[in-house]
Amino acid sequence: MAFIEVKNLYKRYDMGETVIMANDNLNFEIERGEFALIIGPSGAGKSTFLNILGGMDRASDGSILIDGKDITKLNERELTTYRRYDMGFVFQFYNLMPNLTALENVELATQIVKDAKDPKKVLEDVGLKDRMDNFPSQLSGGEQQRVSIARAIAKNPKLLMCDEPTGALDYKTGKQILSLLKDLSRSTNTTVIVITHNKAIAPAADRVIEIADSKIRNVTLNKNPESIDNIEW
Ligand SMILES: Nc1ncnc2c1ncn2[C@@H]1O[C@H](COP(=O)(O)OP(=O)(O)OP(=O)(O)O)[C@@H](O)[C@H]1O
Repeated sequence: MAFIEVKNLYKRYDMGETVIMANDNLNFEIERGEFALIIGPSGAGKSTFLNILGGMDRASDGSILIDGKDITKLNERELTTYRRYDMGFVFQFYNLMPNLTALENVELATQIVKDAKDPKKVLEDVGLKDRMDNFPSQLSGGEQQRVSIARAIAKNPKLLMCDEPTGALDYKTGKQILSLLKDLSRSTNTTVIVITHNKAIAPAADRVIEIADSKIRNVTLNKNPESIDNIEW
């Protein structure tokens, strides 16, 4: 059994007269520790899927097994626990607390879980050893994204979900952040899922899931993924 199994997953938005089918019978798997991409154009249904996988929204039909547990069957309380302990989130716009330092932002996240990692060690791991006491406004975009990755990873999540994590960053910084995410998946065996428009990154991933018009168009496995450093776009 794969670590993540998406089976016959549907999400419909009932808009009165019309129904919008945002996820239309998705079926795919992701193995533990993979660096996986979900790629597709705007409106394809990527965020809809991520919201369901992340426990922020509910499927209309179908199931998502994570480590054998069907998260579509969880009640509200169980979903809160799932979001808190099992999930790490990284978004395009970092969402850091502006009045807390980098270290305090990470510490805050670790306070709500049981088996958290040492916030200082995690900040060191993402290359911010010397910036822990800075506030977000004193950090570059790339550094702020590193803090948000540290904050997500410090919770020791089963799964790290990243929605357009390089969307607000320049080319070089975006590459560094993607390399960091891929390295983390390797060094911690955390499953990392990145949602992106950027098809050029595909050769660097272990698995590429292409979505278009609410459906899965293609799933590709790369046995020997490229280093992100070797990819140009
Ligand atoms: N809460 C909602 N109510 C109604 N329709 C929605 C809702 N959320 C998303 N949709 C619709 O579902 C479809 C898929 O949207 P979604 O945001 O998942 O796409 P996406 O691939 O993430 O796009 P983008 O890359 O632009 O974020 C779109 O047609 C969108 O308008």
